[in-house]
Amino acid sequence: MEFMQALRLRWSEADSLVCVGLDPEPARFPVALADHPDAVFEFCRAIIDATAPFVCSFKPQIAHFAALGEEDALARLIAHVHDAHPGVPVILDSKRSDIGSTARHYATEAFDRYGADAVTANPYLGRDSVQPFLDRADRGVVILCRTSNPGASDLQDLTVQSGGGPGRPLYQQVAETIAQDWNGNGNCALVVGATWPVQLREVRAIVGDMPFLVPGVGAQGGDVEAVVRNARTADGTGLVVSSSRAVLYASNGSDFAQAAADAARELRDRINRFR
Ligand SMILES: O=c1ccn([C@@H]2O[C@H](COP(=O)(O)O)[C@@H](O)[C@H]2O)c(=O)[nH]1
Repeated sequence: MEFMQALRLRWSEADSLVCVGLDPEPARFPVALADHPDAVFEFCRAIIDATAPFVCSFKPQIAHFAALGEEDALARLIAHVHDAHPGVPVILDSKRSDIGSTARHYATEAFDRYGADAVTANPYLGRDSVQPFLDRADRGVVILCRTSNPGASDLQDLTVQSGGGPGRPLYQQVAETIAQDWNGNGNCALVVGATWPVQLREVRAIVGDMPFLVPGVGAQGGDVEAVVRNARTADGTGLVVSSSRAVLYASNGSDFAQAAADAARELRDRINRFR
């Protein structure tokens, strides 16, 4: 099933806008996994199985695996989601893009090597740098618009002018360009951080019902109520609200998977109160 269709189905069937981020940090694993030869896989698999009933998607962050030399675990985990939790899409957070000939390999990496249903991408090299992702109409392309980090304003807020119109912040231009020009296959979504509620509302007004991946609740302190009120679509969906550390490391004891499930369920319920 194509990504956008799977996401919409999952929003409704699981009644959840929650995405659990998979950011393994072995130093924070429970003691019981300390000497396990496949600890990254086992930790993440336990989290996936415990939280799956409460999520609309999973989001592994590639650097957390690559830095540990755990790319094989990443591939096995994505296959595990597809096998054990069919219908739950996986968004590979790798923020790729490059000149077209190289970007083709990044698309192959995300969609064919890892089997991800969607990938995050960086728009700043221009359309050709993400075209190989856009061309995969059955997969999602989740493009950085207004990121959650404190330095997001350094460049993303710079005023730009296009077509002789009045100036506006770059992130708004990015949103409009993607909605109007890059989304011919209907497979684009945007990253807009939970830490920026005003910008969430502004971007929603520009792009209509395009889905947003919203990192920044939990460990980064984003306000769930403000996110949902400012950025949901008219039907109360449109959001993939991602939380990693607050779910993964809710407990470092032997109850870590149950604690993660509780955290994911609580986040789902809190979001649903404001939809
Ligand atoms: O703007 C962005 C884009 C991506 N991220 C990623 O999301 C998670 C957030 O982790 P938390 O533990 O929930 O804070 C992480 O993988 C980031 O690389 C983001 O935070 N902001």
